[in-house]
Amino acid sequence: MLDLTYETPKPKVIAGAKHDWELVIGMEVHAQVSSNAKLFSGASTKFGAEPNSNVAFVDAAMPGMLPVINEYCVEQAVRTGLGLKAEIHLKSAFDRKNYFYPDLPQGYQISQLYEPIVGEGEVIVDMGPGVARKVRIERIHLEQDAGKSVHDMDPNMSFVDLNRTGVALMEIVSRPDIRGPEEAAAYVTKMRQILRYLGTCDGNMQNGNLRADVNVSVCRPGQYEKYMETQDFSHLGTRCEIKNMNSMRFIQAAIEYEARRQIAIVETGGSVDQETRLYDPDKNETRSMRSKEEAHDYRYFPCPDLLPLEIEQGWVDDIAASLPELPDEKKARFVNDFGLTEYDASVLTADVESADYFEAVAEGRDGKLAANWVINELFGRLNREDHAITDSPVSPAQLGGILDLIKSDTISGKIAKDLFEIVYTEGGEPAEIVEERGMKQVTDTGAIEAALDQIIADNPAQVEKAKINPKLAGWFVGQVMKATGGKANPKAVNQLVAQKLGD
Ligand SMILES: Nc1ncnc2c1ncn2[C@@H]1O[C@H](COP(=O)(O)OP(=O)(O)OP(=O)(O)O)[C@@H](O)[C@H]1O
Ligand SMILES: [Mg+2]
Ligand SMILES: [Mg+2]
Repeated sequence: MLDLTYETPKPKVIAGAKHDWELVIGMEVHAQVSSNAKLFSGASTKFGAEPNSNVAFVDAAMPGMLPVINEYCVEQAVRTGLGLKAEIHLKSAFDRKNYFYPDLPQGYQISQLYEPIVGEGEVIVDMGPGVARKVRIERIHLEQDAGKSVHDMDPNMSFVDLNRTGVALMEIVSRPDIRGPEEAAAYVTKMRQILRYLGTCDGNMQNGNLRADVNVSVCRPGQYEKYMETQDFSHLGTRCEIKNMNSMRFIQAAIEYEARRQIAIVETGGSVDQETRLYDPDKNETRSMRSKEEAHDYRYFPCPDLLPLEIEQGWVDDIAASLPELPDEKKARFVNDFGLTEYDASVLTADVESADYFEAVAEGRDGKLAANWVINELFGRLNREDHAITDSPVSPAQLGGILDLIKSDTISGKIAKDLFEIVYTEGGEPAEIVEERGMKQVTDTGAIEAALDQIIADNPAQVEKAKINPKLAGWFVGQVMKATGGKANPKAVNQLVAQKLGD
């Protein structure tokens, strides 16, 4: 496999009133595990069900109910760890994180603070062709999701929906290696892409299946390098955590706002309080959610209801052997095997479905031509109607058929676009359509010559100009194409024009 080499992007610098400042960002991504049942019960995880219909006794914290670990959720966490090139811990353990909230019937969340199932890994965050940053992953732990409070049904009442209570989440914690708002969004994009390739989280941000807590601090240039050398956090500024972000656009806006807020505080002699904040998209600002005084004391302790989780290396190896090809590898292979630019390869590997479609078209054909058609013609056309690649009315075989007709010089590039539109809207076999509707390219030089002679005869002034300035030959080529309804073979036309004007 070809490893793509890349340059590290520059950190975002914000000019304050007094100094320049750099941003330092660490993310906690909460990814809902794709599984049919919850982490510790057999209740369904299906989204959009009747409120409180997917609730087992243990989810509702009925007395005497005991949690039973869902092996598939563990497998999904291991798969995710392997996909992030992380260390898998054969022994991990569950802890209770205690807090009081109406949507948390147990009064605690079962999580993994001290011994998470997955340790250190990494993610390559792409910032454009040839530019990427390696972001270190600190850990992934498994935990339960909480329920949902519903406040907007009645002005005088609050309701609780426990359907989400106990659904498995993976909390994926990064090191503070992200250096700007765009990088933060690119990090979430890449994480989402990897999870979707792995099939461990559907990445649906609208439904809240993927959300991020964004930790932001600011420091003077040079400080981050000192932190990286020593891993000593005292070189960095104090972080604030912006909770529950589920939009790429808002993540960027919130970081931007938060960094400027912190800079204003430190430049006027104040100090940043480490606190949890919420972003308000209507006002584009972050506001304190919990101050230090109300800081949570979660009173973590090992969950007495669950034995430590022990898994076997052989099982981990089996999961590793079944991992799909991941985005970085696929992209490198597309560049390598099909001769694509890194940009085109990135576009085509954004999701597995697009990559599979492209491969089916490109197999045994000109890869660059296939990429060009899939990206510009097909994606362009699908986007216009907001269709997904999986709903494409043109199958890979049909698009491949069009490309074969171009390659064999049966049709011109211009006619190929008309043909594509016909296949897209009416369906059908490309070669048959070309035959039936007389779309074949005119390669008969006699016919082309006749058309060209006529044009030359009609435009003597233009001929004189073209003899002095050979660039004007293109005008004649265009006229011949027009006269032949776009069906003349451009190669033949170019040759004839050059010949005649050279005379
Ligand atoms: N100075 C800093 N600037 C920016 N990010 C930081 C800084 N220090 C730590 N972080 C990031 O903050 C995050 C801390 O997450 P972690 O889950 O370890 O703890 P937490 O936020 O205190 O706990 P909780 O899970 O209860 O929210 C990590 O992503 C880490 O990289
Ligand atoms: Mg955390
Ligand atoms: Mg946190």
